[in-house]
Amino acid sequence: MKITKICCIGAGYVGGPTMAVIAQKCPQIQVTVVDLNKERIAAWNDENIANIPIYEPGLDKIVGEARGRNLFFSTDVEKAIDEAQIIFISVNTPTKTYGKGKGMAADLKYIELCARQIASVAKDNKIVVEKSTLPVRTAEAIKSILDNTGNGVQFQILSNPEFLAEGTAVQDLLNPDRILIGGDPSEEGQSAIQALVAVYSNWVSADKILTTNVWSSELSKLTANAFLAQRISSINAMSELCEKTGADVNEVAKAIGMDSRIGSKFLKASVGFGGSCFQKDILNLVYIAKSYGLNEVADYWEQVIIMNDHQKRRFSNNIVQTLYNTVSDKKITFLGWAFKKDTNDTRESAAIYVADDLINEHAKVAVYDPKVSRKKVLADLDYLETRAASTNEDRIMSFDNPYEACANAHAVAILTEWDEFIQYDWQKIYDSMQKPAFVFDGRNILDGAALEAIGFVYQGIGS
Ligand SMILES: NC(=O)C1=CN([C@@H]2O[C@H](COP(=O)(O)OP(=O)(O)OC[C@H]3O[C@@H](n4cnc5c(N)ncnc54)[C@H](O)[C@@H]3O)[C@@H](O)[C@H]2O)C=CC1
Ligand SMILES: O=C(O)[C@H]1O[C@H](OP(=O)(O)OP(=O)(O)OC[C@H]2O[C@@H](n3ccc(=O)[nH]c3=O)[C@H](O)[C@@H]2O)[C@H](O)[C@@H](O)[C@@H]1O
Repeated sequence: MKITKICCIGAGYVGGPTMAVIAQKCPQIQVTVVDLNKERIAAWNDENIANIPIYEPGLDKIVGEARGRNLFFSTDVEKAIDEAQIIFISVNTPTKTYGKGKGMAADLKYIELCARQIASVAKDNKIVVEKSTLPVRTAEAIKSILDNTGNGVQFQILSNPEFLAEGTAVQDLLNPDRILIGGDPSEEGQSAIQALVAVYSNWVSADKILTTNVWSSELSKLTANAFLAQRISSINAMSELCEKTGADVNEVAKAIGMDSRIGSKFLKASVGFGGSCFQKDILNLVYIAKSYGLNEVADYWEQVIIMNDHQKRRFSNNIVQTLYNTVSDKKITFLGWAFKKDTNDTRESAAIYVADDLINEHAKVAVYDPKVSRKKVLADLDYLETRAASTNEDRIMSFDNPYEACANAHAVAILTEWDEFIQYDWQKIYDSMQKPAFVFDGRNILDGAALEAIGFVYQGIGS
């Protein structure tokens, strides 16, 4: 099958960048990204490319090149579905907040809505691609909805999970470690796989395109995220032991990372991992394991989340304890709110939970993040429903200038590893702060010895 038109439902952190790269690399294919969210689509279409809704290094250039040529953003979901031969589903799959599986299982209502919409619109055969991260065997449910339309249209369901990380999305998409495509073993299934392989082959070499059965593909995505998050919880667990024993977690990470079987990546101790996916996907995995009665498997993976929650709480407790057991009405400055550098995404950011704890202790939290607005910070805190929105409004101070954010603070806490924090004039910051001036480096990015020489009391993670 020659592919000339692709549609993607969901213009978010995955749908937007992924389709932009497909459009850039496949000028012969028309790519339309649709979303119900009118504001988001309007932002993708904004004449000023700086206003596209997702900040990712290099993304503006790619969107600028392809948009209007063979990349389109639209709210006309039906038209795009009707015209496309391949339909990617890239909608959100958050943790359920109600009913059975509340707080654990993935909420698949948006996925089901997409399937029903495709079923009602499609007049010819389609390849439907699961791009969202889904519980293993979701393809079965999608297929059942699609096959019960009774209008004779044939659907092939493929699983093609996305492995990009935010902040490096463009690089990850241009040079992926692998592309994973799961499909049905039947002849039709295999030919659908080959149609999608042909799309990626425009820029990804054949040895990096892996094809499997659908269930392996679905489960590989959850497994990859669980393994990645597990490494962070493992090193964070060691960071606490380092603090008690005089070992230094950076040295330990380097020493173990030189073992080629362990590898050096993803071993940075931190205030805890955030982001929209690690926690959600592990909870989902735990739920699936429990639903098969595999309680030991479930408990094993749940520990990754328990450790991460502990690490965030440990960080806020340590601030309170170090500041003479009270932060009441003290200004504590957060440098960074995003869940990692080079993104404006704050979902599940450790900063939210640390701020929540400190506000419980009546601290005044001053926030500076180069890409996150006050509105977002307040929305993140309000979402926790710990207290009235007006109290959050009262307790959070926001700044556009880091030096103003730090002035008169009792402590500065690094919550995100933005490069610019390293370059600041720390002497100037020290001079403007209350004394003793504390720095709690939740990302181990600053030069502790240099800060101590200035006069700061410096505490990193795991040393
Ligand atoms: N954010 C990330 O870095 C990664 C996310 N994923 C997975 O990709 C999926 C999407 O994640 P994000 O892009 O971060 O989510 P997102 O929340 O940024 O975007 C999802 C979009 O889908 C739209 N949508 C929902 N239902 C719709 C419908 N019926 N019709 C049209 N539009 C609809 C929403 O309005 C939203 O704009 C999730 O399953 C996630 O686990 C996978 C890899 C990386
Ligand atoms: O499914 C997803 O959503 C994606 O989840 C992660 O990507 P992402 O969450 O965007 O970013 P990461 O670089 O993995 O960082 C996640 C969190 O872990 C933290 N982290 C990361 C690495 C490390 O060594 N230490 C550490 O604390 C980061 O600061 C961040 O808060 C995975 O890396 C992607 O492969 C996956 O596609």
